[in-house]
Amino acid sequence: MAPMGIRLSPLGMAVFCLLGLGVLYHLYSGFLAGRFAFFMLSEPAAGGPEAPHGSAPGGAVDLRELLAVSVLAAVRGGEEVKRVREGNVLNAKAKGKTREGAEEQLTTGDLLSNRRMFYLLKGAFPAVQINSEERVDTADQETVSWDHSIPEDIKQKIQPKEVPAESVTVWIDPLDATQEYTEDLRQYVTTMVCVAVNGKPVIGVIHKPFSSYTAWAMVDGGSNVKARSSYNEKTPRIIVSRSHAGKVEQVARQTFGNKTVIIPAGGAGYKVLALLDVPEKNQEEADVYIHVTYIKKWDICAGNAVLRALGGHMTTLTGEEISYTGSDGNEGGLIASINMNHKALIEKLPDLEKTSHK
Ligand SMILES: Nc1ncnc2c1ncn2[C@@H]1O[C@H](COP(=O)(O)O)[C@@H](OP(=O)(O)O)[C@H]1O
Ligand SMILES: [Mg+2]
Repeated sequence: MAPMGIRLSPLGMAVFCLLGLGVLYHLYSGFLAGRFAFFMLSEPAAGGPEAPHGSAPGGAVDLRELLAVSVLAAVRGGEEVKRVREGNVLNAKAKGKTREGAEEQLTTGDLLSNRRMFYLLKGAFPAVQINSEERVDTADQETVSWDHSIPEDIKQKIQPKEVPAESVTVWIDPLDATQEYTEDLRQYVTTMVCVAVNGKPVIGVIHKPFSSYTAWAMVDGGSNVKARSSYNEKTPRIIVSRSHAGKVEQVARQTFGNKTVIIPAGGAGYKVLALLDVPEKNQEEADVYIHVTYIKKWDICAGNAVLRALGGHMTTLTGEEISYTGSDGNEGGLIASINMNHKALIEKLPDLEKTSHK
């Protein structure tokens, strides 16, 4: 008998207790799961257990893991690019025109590489924003999983570093220099992945599928590529677009004189590699890269990150940093250099209103 004459039935007590436990479980399970996930994601790495891959929604991502997956994606996408070219099944068609009226080509190589790169990155980092040059057909998904391994050179050079998932934007170029790919100028072709954090390019991967060379770099982290030991600042060799040149030759000559050597080449990735110390026989060398027409962020983000990681610069022609969030276009042209006085280069450029794409 309970006090005050209230009789408690044992069955009622049991039901009441079970209900109470249910409410408590509901309240705490989400909270505990959240704490557990955060604890796992922020596990320190040096010497300790490896943090799990990927990201919890609104959680953290490890940039070292993102670098490892970016390298893998560029390589795996590159396999498709190479396979399609070697099988001669490009199926090239025009996907539109640039503002200047140049035809933009699309091939099976672009599409298959894009599918592979996108799903690999999306599978490993579902919470991260991924912007890719080609449209992803959701009816044609591919399951490409990451085995969680981090290559030895990345492990040795890069420390884990966590950032909030929502601060990250990944840019994929599944086939840079598509025009040259259709002309079978294989040396210009690259696949690229870039990771921007709060709009700043932080990780860059540029992969050459036909020679299996990969350059990667992380700002404030490390790289597997370096700058050359010297550059010609007085009469620099200028590397420019061969298929979207606009008035770039005029700009280069006006800036550096008529004797300046101008190297027309395909691919934004290739042109950034031309500024670096790259052990490739089919790679030309240049001192400055200039582009004056409109260009998309997936074309330039990886190169921008690599240059920034190595102490170089890629800016608009008026010297502004390019932000890799939001819209996918860059309006202000670009100038890229390393181990040079970048500001002095910009000051030398002629009035852009008269010579640029406008
Ligand atoms: N005016 C423009 N409009 C749109 N894309 C441009 C462009 N100029 C260059 N690009 C793109 O930038 C990349 C490098 O160009 P280029 O080889 O002329 O230097 C190419 O990317 P894709 O091959 O990935 O399409 C090219 O299509
Ligand atoms: Mg491109």
